[in-house]
Amino acid sequence: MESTNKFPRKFKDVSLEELRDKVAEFAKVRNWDKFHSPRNLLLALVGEVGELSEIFQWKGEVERGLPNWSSDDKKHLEEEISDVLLYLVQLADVCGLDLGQAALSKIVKNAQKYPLRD
Ligand SMILES: Nc1ccn([C@H]2C[C@H](O)[C@@H](COP(=O)(O)OP(=O)(O)OP(=O)(O)O)O2)c(=O)n1
Repeated sequence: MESTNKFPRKFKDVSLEELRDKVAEFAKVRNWDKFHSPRNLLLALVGEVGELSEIFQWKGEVERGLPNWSSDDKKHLEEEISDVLLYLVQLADVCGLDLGQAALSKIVKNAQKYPLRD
């Protein structure tokens, strides 16, 4: 599907399933499953959202596409936003949810709640 973002889509698709399987393997081989309860993953997720927020803190409004950001700042943003995604994917997994389908269903529900007006 075409992105509605004005920035050209140049990224390779990565499925939520692939991310889920990779992070599950990452935790399993380290014997970290015992730490990855829903509550712990939620707290880790919130912590990473805080780290993500820190990147924007005190910067004022930021232009879409981040044209004035250094490559180091963009790299940092990529890392923190990925941490958020990876904990979210793990949280959905240990809760037994199908995150992709749930998100698609929620988009449909959102569209019904907020119909287009002319
Ligand atoms: N018990 C853990 C610990 C880490 N990770 C993974 C998920 C995140 O992608 C990343 C988080 O690692 P850190 O806790 O080291 O956090 P940062 O990478 O943000 O490091 P720092 O807080 O030093 O910036 O590692 C995980 O799945 N389970």
